[in-house]
Amino acid sequence: MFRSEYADVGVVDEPIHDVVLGGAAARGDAPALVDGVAGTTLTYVQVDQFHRKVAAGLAQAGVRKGDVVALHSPNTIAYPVAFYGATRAGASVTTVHPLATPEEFARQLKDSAASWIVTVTPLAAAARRAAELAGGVREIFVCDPAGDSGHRSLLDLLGTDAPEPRIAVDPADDVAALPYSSGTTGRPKGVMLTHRNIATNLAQLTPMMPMGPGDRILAVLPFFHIYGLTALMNAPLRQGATVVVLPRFDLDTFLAAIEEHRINGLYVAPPIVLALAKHPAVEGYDLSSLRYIVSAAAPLDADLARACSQRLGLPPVGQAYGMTELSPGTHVVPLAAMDTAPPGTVGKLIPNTEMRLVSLDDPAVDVATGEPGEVVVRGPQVMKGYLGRPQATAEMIDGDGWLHTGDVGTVDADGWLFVVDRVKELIKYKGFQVAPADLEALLLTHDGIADAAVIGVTDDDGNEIPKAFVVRSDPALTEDDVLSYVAGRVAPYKKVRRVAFIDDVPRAASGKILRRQLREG
Ligand SMILES: CC(C)(COP(=O)(O)OP(=O)(O)OC[C@H]1O[C@@H](n2cnc3c(N)ncnc32)[C@H](O)[C@@H]1OP(=O)(O)O)[C@@H](O)C(=O)NCCC(=O)NCCSC(=O)/C=C/c1ccc(O)cc1
Repeated sequence: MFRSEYADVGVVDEPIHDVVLGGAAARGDAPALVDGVAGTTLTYVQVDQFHRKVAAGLAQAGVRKGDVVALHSPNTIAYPVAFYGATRAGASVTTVHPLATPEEFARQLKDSAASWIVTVTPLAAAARRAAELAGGVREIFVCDPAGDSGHRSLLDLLGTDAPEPRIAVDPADDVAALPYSSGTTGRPKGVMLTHRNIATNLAQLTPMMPMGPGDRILAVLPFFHIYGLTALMNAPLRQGATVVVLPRFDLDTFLAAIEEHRINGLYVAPPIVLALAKHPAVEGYDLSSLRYIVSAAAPLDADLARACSQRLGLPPVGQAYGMTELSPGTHVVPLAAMDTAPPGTVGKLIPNTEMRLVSLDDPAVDVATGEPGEVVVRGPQVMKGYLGRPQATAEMIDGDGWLHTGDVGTVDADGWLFVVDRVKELIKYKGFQVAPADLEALLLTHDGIADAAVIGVTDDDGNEIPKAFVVRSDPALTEDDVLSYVAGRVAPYKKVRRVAFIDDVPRAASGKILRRQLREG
């Protein structure tokens, strides 16, 4: 068993809005959030006041403790105001991909029993359609100016004279965030992250990756995933840094924002490291403000990481490891050790965290030193469970509280973890989860498809992409037919990008798809 070598930090039993914004009023006019394109700024005192008004307005609208608010928006400077306003009103926030189709969104609304939606006007029609399909949504708000959308804006709530709600939060039990993840197997499930889970993980990560007033962080990864929510929203706002917000990744806009806003810390996923390492556009910008780059969400090739840091004259790109179910972090390369950490490592165990590497054949048996084993972890950041799915929860978190990650790792003599393989079926497209079970279910709705299986394969850029193995019932079915059928029905990151036609999907007697056979093909 491995234990963190760092001193324990206490378990944080406070609501997330107090943990992050408790010091905000005292930071006064210091910039908290800056729109990276328009330049609009929210100061710390504004974020403090605005989220309290939003909480009051939501409470007046009828939001009660335990309600679920679906937050459906790209990154904007209003996103944190909506998030903390909702949690202060006692709600749990389920974060939704802004490009989810109405059907995907409706599934999440229904599963999470969400009764409120906060969206943006360009996405309001999709939100309305999702609400119609799901039922049970009491009101849709937008967080930009309402225009003629027909919805109330959170901006309207800023004028409320309703009292700020005083909700008794039980941080150990009450769910603050409910992001969706497929975990190691099956379709997306609601991950119940309590106030304690998220707040304690922040406290665990802070000593390893300190930031503070004067630091300028670029939020290009989405706030709707736990990586962005923690690294780009909660952590910097809690420590008084400035978050420069971009709604999506466009290389030139991203590079221009680094130059213009003198960004010093970047938290990215591997496709952005690739662009920084290889794209000619990088030469056109002054990136000299950058001090460090952290990458997480998907495996980062060690050579690519080196090419990126050498080109920019920075310390090696430091990786972090975790998953939605872990609030999200268990391992990071500490900022102070970026120069000395071995290439390819995802980091060391953060405080209060334990790990075992167990045999793939028998999870009760720990592997020998230096041998690869499934990474299992235990700590205060382990989720409360999957919403409404005790069995899926029990399959992932055993009776002793160990969470089985589905990743395979090795540890070197100094305690650095290397992730070397994956036993879970999950596909990661650019750091976004694609659940094979989701795509298989969709493919089977096509009249010309008798059976299907989906696995991840690697493209020329090193990205993992979904490939479908399809058994045709209609011999005229083409690859393009399959690609466009799926593309028309899923969010863009979930598209099937390759197709092979086969005679039979290999299955075990239990009916389980033998994915390894397809991979070894
Ligand atoms: C910025 C990325 C890296 C690249 O962006 P992109 O190249 O524009 O592609 P997208 O992935 O956004 O979009 C997919 C497709 O949708 C398209 N798209 C895009 N926006 C549009 C549009 N508005 N209209 C229409 N089409 C569009 C886009 O063009 C693209 O099409 P294609 O060219 O076919 O791939 C993006 O993929 C991204 O944000 N990835 C990261 C996802 C992420 O945050 N994952 C975290 C999961 S949680 C986790 O792992 C935690 C780890 C962790 C561990 C420990 C810690 O301490 C901290 C963290």
